[in-house]
Amino acid sequence: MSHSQSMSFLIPSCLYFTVNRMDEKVRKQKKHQQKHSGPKAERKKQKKLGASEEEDERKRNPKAFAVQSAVRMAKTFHRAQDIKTKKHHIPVVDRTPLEPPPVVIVVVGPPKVGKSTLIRCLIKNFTRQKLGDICGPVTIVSGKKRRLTFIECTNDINTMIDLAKVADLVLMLIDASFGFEMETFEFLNICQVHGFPRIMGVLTHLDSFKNNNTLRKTKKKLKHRFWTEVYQGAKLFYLSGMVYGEYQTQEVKNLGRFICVMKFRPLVWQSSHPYVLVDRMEDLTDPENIRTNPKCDRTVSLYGYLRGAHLKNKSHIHIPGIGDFQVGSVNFLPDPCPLPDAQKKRALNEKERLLYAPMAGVGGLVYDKDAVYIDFPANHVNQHQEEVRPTTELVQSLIDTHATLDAKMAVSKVSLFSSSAILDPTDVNKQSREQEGIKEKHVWDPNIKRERRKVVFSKEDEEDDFSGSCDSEDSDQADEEDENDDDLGTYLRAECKETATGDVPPKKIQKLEKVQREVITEEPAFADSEDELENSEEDDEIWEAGYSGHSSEEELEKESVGEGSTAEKMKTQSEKESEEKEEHGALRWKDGLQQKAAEAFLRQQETVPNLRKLVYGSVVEAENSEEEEEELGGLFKVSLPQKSKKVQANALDCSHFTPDTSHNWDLEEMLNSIRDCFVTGKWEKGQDAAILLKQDEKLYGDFEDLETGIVHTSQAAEQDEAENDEENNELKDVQVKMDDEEVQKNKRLEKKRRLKEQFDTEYDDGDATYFDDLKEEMQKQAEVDYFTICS
Ligand SMILES: Nc1nc2c(ncn2[C@@H]2O[C@H](COP(=O)(O)OP(=O)(O)OP(=O)(O)O)[C@@H](O)[C@H]2O)c(=O)[nH]1
Repeated sequence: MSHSQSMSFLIPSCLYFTVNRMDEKVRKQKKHQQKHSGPKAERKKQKKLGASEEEDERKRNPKAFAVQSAVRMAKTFHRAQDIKTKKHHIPVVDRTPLEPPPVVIVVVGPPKVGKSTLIRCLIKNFTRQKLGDICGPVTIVSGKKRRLTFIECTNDINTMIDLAKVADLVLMLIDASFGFEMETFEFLNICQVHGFPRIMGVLTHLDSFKNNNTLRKTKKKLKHRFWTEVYQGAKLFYLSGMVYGEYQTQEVKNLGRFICVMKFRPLVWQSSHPYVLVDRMEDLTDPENIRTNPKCDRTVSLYGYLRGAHLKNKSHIHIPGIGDFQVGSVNFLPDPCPLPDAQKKRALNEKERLLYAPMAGVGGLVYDKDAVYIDFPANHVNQHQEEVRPTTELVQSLIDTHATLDAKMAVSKVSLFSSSAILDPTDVNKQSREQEGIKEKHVWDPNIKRERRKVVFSKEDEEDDFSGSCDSEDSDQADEEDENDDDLGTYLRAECKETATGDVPPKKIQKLEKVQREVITEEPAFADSEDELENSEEDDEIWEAGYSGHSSEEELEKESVGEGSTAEKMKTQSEKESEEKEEHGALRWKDGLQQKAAEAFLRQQETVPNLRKLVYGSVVEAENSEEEEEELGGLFKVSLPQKSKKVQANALDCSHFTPDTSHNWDLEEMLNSIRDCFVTGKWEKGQDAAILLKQDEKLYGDFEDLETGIVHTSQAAEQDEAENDEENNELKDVQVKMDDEEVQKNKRLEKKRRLKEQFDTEYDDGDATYFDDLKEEMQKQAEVDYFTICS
């Protein structure tokens, strides 16, 4: 009481305020006089009556609301329809229980991109706890109704395949300083098999950009590429840098918030299969059995949340990487990471921010049905046991072998002929990817001492990107690096430099040799566009300058040869060239360049769609009876399709319609012949066209124009009528006709009205009828199901 009193003394202004308010209440201000006439009053009246303002404006100024441009109108309409239809989707039955299992978030990305760092930061953001090692799935409570399970996807194709099946959300990490790597695309391809989960891109290493302009451009470039690969408008997050080994708190918070409120669409594969993401595993086999027989059958208990459908007892399951097994028994366990009890508070309190990561050794104590496990950190146990190494050299070498035979086979390369290119297993994959417009480029990263598989997109994109990065005048070193990455020629040069300095590991030199060999053996295939051709020429020049030490004098010589027209000159020049080739063995690839180019062109002609065939309908192939078939060693036949098929180029162009000019349609003969086809002429016995036509007229000659209401009668009927009418009273007839017309008109109107009604019910109201019907049906089914389960 005393406290409140002192308050009133301390703040007299408050008292003043109350007094003023009192005054206001006493002296009521005079109101504005309301208008009862004039345009304003009328407008208000109309508003009260309910006439919409929009309609009114449309009436007042019809020109402003008229269609200005039909094209723009059509565009706007199409756009609106597109947006509308995009929202439509076939409703899927959501079978998630009332308390859903944690959302599986898979963090994917190439090595050292920051996957573990991101998971650690997100866990810290949600639970305020620090997790050292990210090992296995980590489950956390992120909100009142949502739990999240984070799992890191290692850079292994099997892990990617397994996780793509169970992922609800994929956080796709991309090293922005390097660009897209093959791992990202591999994962995206895998995802397509079982249905695309939600995918969110996260750009890391953005702090390595010194220039804001380059940063902005790179972000834009990566975003658009990401959109192309995933879908237009796919979410992309930017992690702009690190503070004390962690991403910036606000950015992580935003990302976490986004994950918390995200809606997931149930995938068909996931909702039709029961699956468990195992987060804990115990081997229950008797240790004695294992000691006596290390290969004995084991009893293992696996723990995890069941997702998808129901799992039956004794059902068969598949454990990825191990095989198919039968379940011994399935038990319900208390939730190790339960959702908080329903409370009115919005935020979670500290106790509710649970973290469950048994594989990462969180918690220390683990309670089981029949046991309690105490987790000791590794440094608690003194390992006195020293490794006893076998003394035999053979056994030691066997132990030291780290790579398996499969891995070694994968690295091995094969060359069929001495002069042919070396094949390695990745070539097959590469070819298929190259067809998709994605190429792989191995780049040695000296910072992390690792070879990275950079994705190089189709030429057009690259050129765009390249020109884009060139635009900035104030580009810094990072910018230059980017450009270098993009340009293959510069890349080769850069590699050359690196070899000179000897900064590259021996494997790199091998690769360089491979590139050289490829350049030597590769036939100069005709490029699709001129630009490509130019580029390949440029590359050749670069190659010449870089490797064979091709001087400018030689180039000059080449030019002079081009000018000289005599055959002798050519001959001597070719001799010279051959000498040079002997000197520089590497120049052998120039041998018969024109011939090779012609061959490559013909070869390519066969692969690309035959334009001639498209234009002329069919390609006439000259039969070459004297087909020469070269034989290699009496076993193989060299098939040279360009030799056997000679395409006749002077065929008739069927894409044009050439009117038949051989007939003169104005001649009476021609007209009669046409008439014979339809009106006159005797086609068959007893089928005179003229008689048939008359019969037709009698049968179908009468018709009624619904629009105008005029009844057309057949000529024959009309003639008959005319004969009869002459005898009858004309006036009477007219009267009857008028009455008839009236009746007909009414009938027509009624018919029209009914048709319009039918149309309206079908189209006007039924904007999303099918969609709504489906939804309604599913809702009903869900209710019925729920009722049956409850009862
Ligand atoms: N400068 C910078 N460094 C980063 C960024 N993100 C991650 N790093 C660093 O990159 C290194 C690798 O980070 P990790 O989180 O271990 O990467 P990872 O993808 O889990 O690596 P692996 O599990 O080995 O594949 C760490 O030293 C991080 O500090 C970033 O945005 N900027």
